[in-house]
Amino acid sequence: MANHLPSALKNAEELKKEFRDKKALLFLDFDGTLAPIVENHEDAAISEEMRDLVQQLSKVYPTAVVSGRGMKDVNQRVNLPELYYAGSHGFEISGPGNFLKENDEAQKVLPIFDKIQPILKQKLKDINGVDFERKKFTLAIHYRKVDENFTSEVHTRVSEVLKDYPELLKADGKKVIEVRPAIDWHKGKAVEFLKEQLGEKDQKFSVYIGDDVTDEDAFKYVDNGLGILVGDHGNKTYADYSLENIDEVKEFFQLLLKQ
Ligand SMILES: O=P(O)(O)OC[C@H]1O[C@H](O[C@H]2O[C@H](CO)[C@@H](O)[C@H](O)[C@H]2O)[C@H](O)[C@@H](O)[C@@H]1O
Repeated sequence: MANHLPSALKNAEELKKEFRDKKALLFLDFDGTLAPIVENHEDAAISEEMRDLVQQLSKVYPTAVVSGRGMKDVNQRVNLPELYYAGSHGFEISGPGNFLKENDEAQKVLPIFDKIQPILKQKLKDINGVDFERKKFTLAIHYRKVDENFTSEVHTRVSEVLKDYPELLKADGKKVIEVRPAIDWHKGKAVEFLKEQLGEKDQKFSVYIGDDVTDEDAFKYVDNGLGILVGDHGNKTYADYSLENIDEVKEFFQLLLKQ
């Protein structure tokens, strides 16, 4: 069990009562929470069963998907137009009725992403298996397919390039380096922002479910709510409960929906 946290499954009845009494808002990460981790980032997919569960849940609890993926990308993969989506780790947010909110400060950094992408590609070109994924406000450098002996070299070379670009910072994820604007904004702040869009005035209790270190920003930052960690990312966690894997996420959703 992840970090010895109590199991959300074993406590599902009490949690369901709390969620209903407090009219919870639901925030869901995508990769590793709704969709299994796979070797190629382009191949990640949510199952029909999971999509259906999320749709049913969203009718009970206002729901947003909060992802490191680009907003359009995660929106298309989940394919539930009635939900809100925060993409690029919260730097871009969309919702029903053409709602769109992009981080103004991060817009200014976009030309720097265009500049560093070819520099990083050149710097890493002799390491087999490195894969770039450009999101609007972040750049992922995937190394899941890189030989383990070379992964620290990938980190070193990216850090060397970023030394000259104080507008950007390097963050870690699951076998991925995320180059992000060096701006005080993250999934936790995106959730606080989304609370205003999703809920009514008195509806602030948030449940955040995620699996990765970047989800810690939401577990740590969000006031009035609770976090559920899926699996174990190996670092300190600020979550309150855990689920072992995506199958348990599904089971937990089924229990939440049971009358
Ligand atoms: O915040 P999330 O929705 O969890 O997104 C985090 C990153 O997920 C994706 O990368 C991860 O999943 C891939 C597919 O399973 C896997 O191949 C990769 O190793 C993982 O890091 C996505 O590609 C990134 O853009 C997201 O930031």
